[in-house]
Amino acid sequence: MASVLIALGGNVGDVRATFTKAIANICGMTQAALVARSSDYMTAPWGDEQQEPFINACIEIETPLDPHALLFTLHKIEKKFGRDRANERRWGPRTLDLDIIAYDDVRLDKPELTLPHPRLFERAFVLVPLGEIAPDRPIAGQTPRQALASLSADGIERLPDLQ
Ligand SMILES: Nc1ncnc2c1ncn2[C@@H]1O[C@H](COP(=O)(O)OP(=O)(O)OP(=O)(O)O)[C@@H](O)[C@H]1O
Ligand SMILES: Nc1nc2c(c(=O)[nH]1)N=C(CO)CN2
Repeated sequence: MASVLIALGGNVGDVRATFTKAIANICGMTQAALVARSSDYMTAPWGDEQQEPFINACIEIETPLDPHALLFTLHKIEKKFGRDRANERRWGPRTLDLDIIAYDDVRLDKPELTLPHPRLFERAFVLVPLGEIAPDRPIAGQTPRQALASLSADGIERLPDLQ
């Protein structure tokens, strides 16, 4: 079993409901156990600022799938929840984005799969939820707690738990 951190994001539709269903699909379709789930956060759009705020969260799972099989399955789940890659712009609006942040201590440097995620340390919208569930896990030589110390968390607001 591998310990995997996954970041969830989206800004189209009822994103929090999508997250709940997507996490159930991730566990079912990757034979995974859910180890931890962060709160949901409302976050100012990063990269392309001309769009609605995002909702972001992170989960930790344990899965027997290898990294490529896991990515393939995550893409299927994104599609199932309305993601339309053919008609979207880079860093633009989307129903669901599922990124693999870290897969055990595996390092990969391929365009289709880079591990750990190459833009993790630029993204407070990932590091803040990650800091809730894995503050002291070393990822490429840095922990989320250390990375957050040098990054502004402005525009990131924790949402109350859904009842
Ligand atoms: N660690 C990773 N997790 C998810 N996708 C990855 C990873 N490394 C590389 N990729 C590749 O990145 C491609 C683009 O992913 P995606 O559409 O989620 O990008 P994006 O959300 O627009 O931007 P970013 O890659 O900066 O998050 C995917 O097709 C995937 O193959
Ligand atoms: N705050 C925030 N900004 C983003 C996000 C996201 O999940 N959260 N995802 C994007 C798509 O790559 C682009 N910008």
